[in-house]
Amino acid sequence: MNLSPSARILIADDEPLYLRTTGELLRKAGYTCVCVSDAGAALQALHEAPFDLILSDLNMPGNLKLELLHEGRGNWPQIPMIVITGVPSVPSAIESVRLGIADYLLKPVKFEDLLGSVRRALAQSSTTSHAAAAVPDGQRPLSETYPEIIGRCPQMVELLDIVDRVAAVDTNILITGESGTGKEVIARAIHRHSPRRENRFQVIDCTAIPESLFESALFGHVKGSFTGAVRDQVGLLSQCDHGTAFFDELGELPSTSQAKLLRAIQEQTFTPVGQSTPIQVDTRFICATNRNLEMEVAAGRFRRDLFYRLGVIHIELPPLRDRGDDVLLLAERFLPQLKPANSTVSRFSDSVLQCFQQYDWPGNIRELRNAIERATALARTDCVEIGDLPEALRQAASGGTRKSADASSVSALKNASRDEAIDSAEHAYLASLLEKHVGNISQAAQQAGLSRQGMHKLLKKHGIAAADYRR
Ligand SMILES: Nc1ncnc2c1ncn2[C@@H]1O[C@H](COP(=O)(O)OP(=O)(O)OP(=O)(O)O)[C@@H](O)[C@H]1O
Repeated sequence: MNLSPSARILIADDEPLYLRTTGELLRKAGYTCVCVSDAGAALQALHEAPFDLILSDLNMPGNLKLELLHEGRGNWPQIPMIVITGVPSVPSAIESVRLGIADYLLKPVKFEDLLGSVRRALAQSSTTSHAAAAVPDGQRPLSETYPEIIGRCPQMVELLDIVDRVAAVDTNILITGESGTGKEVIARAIHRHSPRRENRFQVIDCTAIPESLFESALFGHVKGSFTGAVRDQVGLLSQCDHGTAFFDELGELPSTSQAKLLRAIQEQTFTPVGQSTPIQVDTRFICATNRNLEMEVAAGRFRRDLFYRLGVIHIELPPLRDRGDDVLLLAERFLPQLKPANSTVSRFSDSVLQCFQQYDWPGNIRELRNAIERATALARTDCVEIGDLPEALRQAASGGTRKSADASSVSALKNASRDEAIDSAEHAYLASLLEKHVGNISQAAQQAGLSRQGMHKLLKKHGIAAADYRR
């Protein structure tokens, strides 16, 4: 199913005015529409070209026995169908439901309701024409092989194909993308489908290891080799021998540590601190960063040789705002997973879905998860409403930009809770610090009286990418 706004919709209805206006409005909403006025023409169109959704009237020529409903569901079960009728009848409603339609609407339909129904049907559909096209006959679709990676937009379908191909090949991989786009999810998926899956997947957060301890943390040390080395310690690389080492936030690694890492990758050999005999390991390296490493190399902040050594395969994750209707698909999947155990909440209002599509999601999928977790905890009915969303999304829904929320003016915050006001002020503070220090995390951390790690954690929480502030 094509979930991007350019999804192809077939509209079958014999009322010319309704047919024309619905087609025009859906086209304005970004969909590609083919309009026909009877069931025969609709079936012919289905034979001739692929569609992602069918909107079908019931009382129209050639549809006396609900032919479009029966043949459409029978021959193209992967295409969801919404029935829209001006003459509802219990038998037709029962038959429609029996045949698994996505929705049953009564005319006159408000356009927002129709649009909401269209979006839901496209988001909920579990198959994708893109994914299906990428699947050789007789094999499972990749979306089933990698159920933890949710995404149907063309970029994600292509990305899954790459993940599937590289998983089995033992090359090093570089994964880039904004914070919260799923770099770790992809790295874990590659490990889980590689011949190394029985061994360890070791996450090494480059921002969490102080520069002075990098060597001992990675390679291990022997007791007494430096002050504080009170016992022998096995290094992180030895712990994932025959497994995968995932270096997160690689772009933050200081240059001395970059040199040590390069040697370990090249030689698959290292010497623990205070020991003379080197240790040989067999480890696959997957590294991730939200920085543009090519730019970091050009600016002299990242070693060119390490970049080339790691980037044999480079996977670039698109930001959530560029993944079309994937945001709706992710939201629908997260809702049952993240709602509180005793909650009856089961859906999002149409305005919430619209807000999800319009918002720019600087914190990407992590921010979406947080927003849904919070909203489902606050929802008063079975439906998540705009008022249940965090301040930044509500601002976006009411036409304000994220920047106006950052400004944290008193008027912008007048409807916010205390926690939200503090959160908003902290966001604005971090943004202004990075602005002042041109994205330099160390300097921003120093001014704020935080460690680099502390600053990284805060930026991650707020979905702020320091790279956006570098000029
Ligand atoms: N395609 C996806 N499908 C489902 N969940 C996803 C997807 N991508 C990311 N997530 C979820 O979003 C959250 C953030 O993902 P992850 O930690 O992998 O992002 P990241 O890019 O590594 O972030 P950072 O750069 O901040 O470390 C996690 O809860 C993860 O499970």
